[in-house]
Amino acid sequence: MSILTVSNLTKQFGGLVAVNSVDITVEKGSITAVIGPNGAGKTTFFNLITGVYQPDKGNVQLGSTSLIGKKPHDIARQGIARTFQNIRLFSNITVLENVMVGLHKQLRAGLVGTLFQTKTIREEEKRAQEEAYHWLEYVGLAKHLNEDAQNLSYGAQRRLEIARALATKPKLLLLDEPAAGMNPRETRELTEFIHRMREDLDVTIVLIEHDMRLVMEISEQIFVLDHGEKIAEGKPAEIRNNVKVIEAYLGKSAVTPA
Ligand SMILES: Nc1ncnc2c1ncn2[C@@H]1O[C@H](COP(=O)(O)OP(=O)(O)OP(=O)(O)O)[C@@H](O)[C@H]1O
Repeated sequence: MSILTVSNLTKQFGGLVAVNSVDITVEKGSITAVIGPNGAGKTTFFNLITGVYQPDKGNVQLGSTSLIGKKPHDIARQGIARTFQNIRLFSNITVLENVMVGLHKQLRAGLVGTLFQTKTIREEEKRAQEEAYHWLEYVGLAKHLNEDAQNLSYGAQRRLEIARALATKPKLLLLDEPAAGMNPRETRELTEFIHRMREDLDVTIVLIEHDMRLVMEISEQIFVLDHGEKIAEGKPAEIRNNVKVIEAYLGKSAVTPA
């Protein structure tokens, strides 16, 4: 069963077609990678799914719900969470508070409750703290809960971003270059962790990644973008040997006999 269906998706910036008539179907419960050379349109693709940009053409559906015209916070509420290529944490608040930011979007108590510290808001705050702690434990950061997020190691900051995304209980988790800047040990741990999330949490994972070893090891399905177009899709073994993909990464001379 598919959870995400993207059809004919197109986004232009001035004369540049960043995403060009892209069709992609993601199966529920799968781990899917979107790869492609720099500037291929991968992050724009995520930005179109999450409502940061509206497409010029095409459709994005989560299950049977079209996401076109919806604002990012509505799309988050529909069950899509993401992390960013450049880590986006609040650096001057604690690790625990960073996860609570994700949860607050879901809390019921409104402005009046916040202003007057009603019983409801106090109870919700306590629940949010407990839940945030749970997600910190899940990603292995519980012992850092009171530290400033900016003092965490790079790998830990990436895990904190994932904890914040998981706190919204997404159906679909989009990870934009989760292994960027990680050392080989951190990347190996991340690979295991992505598998564990899928097993434990019934979440579908789509990741953009340049680390091909991670991509080939983890993905069930790979989509390849180049100059905004989908040039290939398939299982890792198919993608590894695909002439168009090798050309896109290495240039035509790499596959043209001398
Ligand atoms: N807001 C924008 N305004 C103008 N051009 C943009 C904008 N966002 C992206 N682009 C352009 O669209 C193209 C695709 O960019 P995008 O960031 O989606 O690529 P990418 O595949 O994620 O690249 P990378 O792997 O380097 O992160 C690039 O040429 C980029 O310069």
